Amino acid sequence: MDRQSAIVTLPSGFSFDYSNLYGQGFVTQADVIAIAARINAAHKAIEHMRATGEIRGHLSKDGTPEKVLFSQLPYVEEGRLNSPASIARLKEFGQSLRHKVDAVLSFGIGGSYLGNKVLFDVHCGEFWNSKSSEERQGYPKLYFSGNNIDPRRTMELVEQIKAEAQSVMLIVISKSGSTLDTMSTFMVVYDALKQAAPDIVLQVVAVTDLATGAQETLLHKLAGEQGWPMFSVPEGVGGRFSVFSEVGLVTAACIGFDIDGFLAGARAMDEACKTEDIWHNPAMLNAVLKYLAAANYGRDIEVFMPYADYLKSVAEWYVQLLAESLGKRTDRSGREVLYGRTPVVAVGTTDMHAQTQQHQDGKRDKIVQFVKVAEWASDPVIPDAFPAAAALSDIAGLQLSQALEAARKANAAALSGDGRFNAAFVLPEMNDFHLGELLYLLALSVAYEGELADVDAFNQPGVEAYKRLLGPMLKKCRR
Ligand SMILES: O=P(O)(O)OC[C@H]1O[C@H](O)[C@H](O)[C@@H](O)[C@@H]1O
Repeated sequence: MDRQSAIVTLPSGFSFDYSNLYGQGFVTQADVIAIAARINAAHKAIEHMRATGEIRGHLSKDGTPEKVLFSQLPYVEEGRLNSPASIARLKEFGQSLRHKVDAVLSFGIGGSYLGNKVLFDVHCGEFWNSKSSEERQGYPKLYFSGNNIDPRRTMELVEQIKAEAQSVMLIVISKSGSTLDTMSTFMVVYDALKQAAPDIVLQVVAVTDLATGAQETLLHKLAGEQGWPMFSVPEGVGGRFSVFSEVGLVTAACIGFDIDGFLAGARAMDEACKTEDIWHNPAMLNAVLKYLAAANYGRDIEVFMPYADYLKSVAEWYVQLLAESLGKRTDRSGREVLYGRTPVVAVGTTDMHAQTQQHQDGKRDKIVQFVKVAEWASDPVIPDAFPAAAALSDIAGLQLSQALEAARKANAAALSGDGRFNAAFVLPEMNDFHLGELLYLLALSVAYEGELADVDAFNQPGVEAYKRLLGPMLKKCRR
């Protein structure tokens, strides 16, 4: 690592540039030294989590101790949550759809949707569903549903599928197996498409917690009764960490996304984050600097701003990860702390024309976290299409990626020039491996920050408050 320019770079070329987050006017060396003991303890706690799955004070929804096992997922080994056999089964599943299933509809919300959308966007881009089957190499079209209870879109999706598909697969993803948003839209679409038989051949696959007995989920029971094939949301893996499990990988398999490369990226990041040397451990460094930026400088909003359309969904995935993991009323001893950074989705350059005014001149309460893609697979040169228009002629000859990066750099410089905290994750290119690195870094980072702030990063008790009110309200509606 080059301490002068404040960048930590992994062997793959992935880097974290924290030059505008650390040093004069930002988080200082003295700030870091002051919490050295806590950083050390956080590192030990994460080492312990990796080895045993234990996280001090973490309880499941029903109040019993629960393991935290997401850090196993990058390692495909016998006896682990992802085993050679389970990965082979996923790949076979993906192959079995090619040239046979026209469209897959993936139902899910929160952790059962956001990561899947990231994998889809990065691999397929915006126009996958308008491509021919040949262009998709026989893989099906893929639509998402259940991530809202929107009547209009749900019915438009049904009409679209009826118009363009004969062989349809519904994949219902829900860890708890009974989430209102997912199950209500699934039932509407299932019923409507079933009625379209024999024009539509319908298959259903369920992804849920496969516990049995008293813990059996409603979806598991239903899938058993209906004979639907199943994949699992593994025990000890919360929804927001499940993109590395069968939850995310089932979508990956449907579109021919490189599962091995993605997990290899996550693994490379995990290996890099095993060192106790904070300056070489990107997840710990990210957690420490952001924890201190909030605690000592009031920067308790994090604007996550990739410079790439197809990485916008990473920002949306990160919203759930950050908000549910760190937004906590109490610390682990029950003391009220009202902790957490508010996540904000932004995209460069789009939001430079919308949010940047607030980032630059508003309250000094934000960190802007950029994501930069260094090399683009397709990168046109701006042509000199109108030589007589001098202002347009001036930008001719630049590659679009050069214009994009110049805009990002200008934004970063303007912000830091006014003492506004920002940082950048740099992906050498937008591919499955570097995506695995980035998502895993963020997941491990919130685990570290939970330790630093002494909050349980693996529960989400706050979402129960509205759920307690919702049940009776739904009952009332039926009367
Ligand atoms: O996968 P499911 O059980 O359907 O849950 C979907 C989502 O529901 C809730 O809102 C939780 O707060 C989220 O953490 C979860 O990802």
